[in-house]
Amino acid sequence: MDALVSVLKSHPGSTVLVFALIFRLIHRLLQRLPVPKVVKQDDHTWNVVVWPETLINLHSYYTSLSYLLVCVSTGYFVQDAGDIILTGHARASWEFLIHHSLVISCFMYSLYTKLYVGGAVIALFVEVNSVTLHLRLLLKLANAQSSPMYQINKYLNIFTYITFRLSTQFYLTWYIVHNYTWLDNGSFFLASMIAMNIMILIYFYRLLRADFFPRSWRSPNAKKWTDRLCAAVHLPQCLYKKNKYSSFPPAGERAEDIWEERKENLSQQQRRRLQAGALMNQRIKADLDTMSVLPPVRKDRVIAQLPQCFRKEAAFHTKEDFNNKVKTACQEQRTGTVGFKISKVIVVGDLAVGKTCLINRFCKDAFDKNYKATIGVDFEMERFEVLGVPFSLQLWDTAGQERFKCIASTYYRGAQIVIIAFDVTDIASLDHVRQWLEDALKENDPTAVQLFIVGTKKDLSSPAQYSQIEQDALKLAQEITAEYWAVSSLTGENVKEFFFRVASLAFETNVLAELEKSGPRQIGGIHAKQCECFNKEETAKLLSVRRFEGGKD
Ligand SMILES: Nc1nc2c(ncn2[C@@H]2O[C@H](COP(=O)(O)OP(=O)(O)OP(=O)(O)O)[C@@H](O)[C@H]2O)c(=O)[nH]1
Repeated sequence: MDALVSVLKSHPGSTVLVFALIFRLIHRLLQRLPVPKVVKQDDHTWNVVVWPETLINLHSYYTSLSYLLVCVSTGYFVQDAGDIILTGHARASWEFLIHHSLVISCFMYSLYTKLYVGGAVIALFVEVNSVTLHLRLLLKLANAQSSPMYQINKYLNIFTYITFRLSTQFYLTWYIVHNYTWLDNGSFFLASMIAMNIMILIYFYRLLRADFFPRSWRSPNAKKWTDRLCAAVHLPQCLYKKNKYSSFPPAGERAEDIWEERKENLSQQQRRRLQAGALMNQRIKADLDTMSVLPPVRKDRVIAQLPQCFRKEAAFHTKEDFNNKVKTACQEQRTGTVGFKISKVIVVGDLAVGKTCLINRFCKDAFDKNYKATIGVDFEMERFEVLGVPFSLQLWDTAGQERFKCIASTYYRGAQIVIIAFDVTDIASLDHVRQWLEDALKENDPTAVQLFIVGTKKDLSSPAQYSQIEQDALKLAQEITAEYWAVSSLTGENVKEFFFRVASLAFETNVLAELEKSGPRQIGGIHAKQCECFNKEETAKLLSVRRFEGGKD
């Protein structure tokens, strides 16, 4: 069998041709068979399932084949809804579940009462559009948004959406409204159709926006609105790096907070500006959610092997490769929503330890020897492809200066990964790591956070000096269950390896969490899995220490 498949694989074109010929042959042979009696009696029954009576009399006309078609289709919808629930995707795919429940209830009604079978068959026309919609999704998963195939498919998609989905649904709605007075249970069908119409119109809007009107994350418009937003609230520089526009405020959060705090004192014009800014934030969030504005993954962001830890003594685990379950899930494309998620990473630490330089070295391959304090926060998006699955990190650069800490700490919430940076030439910055950890964990679930301690400016310390501080750092890393790294943003030493390791471990954790969703979840279970180099008792003790330090227990 394997040998046959490998031969077929090497000649895909000829293989398709052979199968096409086989189907053609079967078709010809079937045509030679005598025509069944029932077909001779009624041409429409055999040749045309839907036309013309079914189209005109949706309520009571149907053929045996159309009844069979509705049975088969209902079976499909039941199977698909069951699959969504059993695989633990009910919450993430709630729209599909609502859609499927409406379809199943309407179709079951038809099958039991033998009414509206024609309507059900007509409704199946919308599935023609599912072909192009699915192709679009597959191409997005393959990161082929810029391919000619995606471009062609996006127009085809709109065409089939209008011709088959919208027209069919509107025709059915029109039919029900037009014949409402005499139709059986017309109100039930009308309500179902209205609900589905609203859903497909919203989806159509999202589709148009994603494929035809994408917004650039750093478009001049974003800058314009940021300036306007800041001017409106008299907070011109508080969110941005000195002298430089870097990023739009975090989706929907900051602008709305400011709005709540200050709306009473604003003039009408300022209110309008601020609302526009908040609206923009919401749009960016929506775009981010659908991953429609993110650039394709760069070739040098592809991770096929698990990057190794820096020091075995302080590592989440010392395994040479990704967890087998994760590898299998990726191969079988069972990673659920992981490919669409963005993991939040916060980088904290004393002022001027080199947080900004670290992020800039990785994201822009740049290094600035002039110190510019981060005012508030800044962030970068980095896209990876891990084991063939897209995966994104949102890297938050926070201010180390005390006076900006209150602004920066409002952005700590929701972090999956906390990176605490210290300067390897400054022992005090290592001593402050515990304080930074405590601050970061106040805003997050201590058992769910992955923690890294990073020694920066490695190029500045002599081997003897470095080895002394490394001993202290390793000890601390073990105590707080963190993975330890040392880097130099000036030379680039270990920077890429470090972020690749962060991305890989975050990805692994997300996939494991996705796989475990349906199973019982232990407290700190996912994190404990990451800490297999520590024994169980130690891990439990350390997690409780961390919880205590995070002020949660
Ligand atoms: N030699 C050397 N200098 C570095 C390195 N990383 C950062 N620096 C320098 O350290 C200073 C501070 O760097 P930043 O990255 O701005 O520090 P930061 O932690 O972001 O500072 P805050 O914004 O105050 O939090 C700058 O002058 C950098 O040039 C490094 O790896 N080697």
